Amino acid sequence: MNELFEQLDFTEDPCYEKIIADLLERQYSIVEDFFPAGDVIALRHALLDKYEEDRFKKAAIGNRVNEVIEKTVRGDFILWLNEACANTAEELFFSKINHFVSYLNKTCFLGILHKEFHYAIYPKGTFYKRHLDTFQNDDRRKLSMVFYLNEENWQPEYGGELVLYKEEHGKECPVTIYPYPGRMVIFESQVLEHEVRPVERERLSITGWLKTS
Ligand SMILES: O=C(O)CCC(=O)C(=O)O
Ligand SMILES: [Fe+2]
Repeated sequence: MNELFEQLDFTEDPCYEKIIADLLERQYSIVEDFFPAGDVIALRHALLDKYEEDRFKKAAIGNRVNEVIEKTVRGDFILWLNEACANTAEELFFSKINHFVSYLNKTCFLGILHKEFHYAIYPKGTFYKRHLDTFQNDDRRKLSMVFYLNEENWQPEYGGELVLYKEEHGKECPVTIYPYPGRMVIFESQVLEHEVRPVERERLSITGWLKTS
């Protein structure tokens, strides 16, 4: 009986359905305005306030038990989000993410149990060389998500493109994605190598992972 009620409760979400179809077909999806413009601005301010309070640290490579700071690989600064002490903007962020994760778990049997997100700032001149979002000693990351928090007037000449290295019929086909505000990119962590091209302006984002354990 409970199961029946759950099914009746379920309403199909066209945006989430599009993401799922894209992931199945090409391992990535791009959504403009995953969050309303006002939420993007609030998250940008939250990020900048925390950056000014000096709470960010130089990003490392490897996971938390096995991390090395390597400027020739990545030059961004990060701060992990903490759902337990989220501000208003971050609460909105997590409530949407939780809704999305429960939708994925209901419809795709992905078994996402954990998530982790960090703010990121790439200062002028920095980049993140081509990599895969899984570590040698940890393959729990299933889906990578990036939310861009840049100003409205972000221009292509500012650089900072995310390049996804897709493979089609044994041939490499790079996909170039500009970090326009409100844009969300989601891709399969264990499949798609990617890089962040050098930036000419400070580049702001939230990056995170949906994990199976
Ligand atoms: O900011 C982006 O576009 C991607 C960042 C990234 O690849 C990472 O943090 O692992
Ligand atoms: Fe990455």
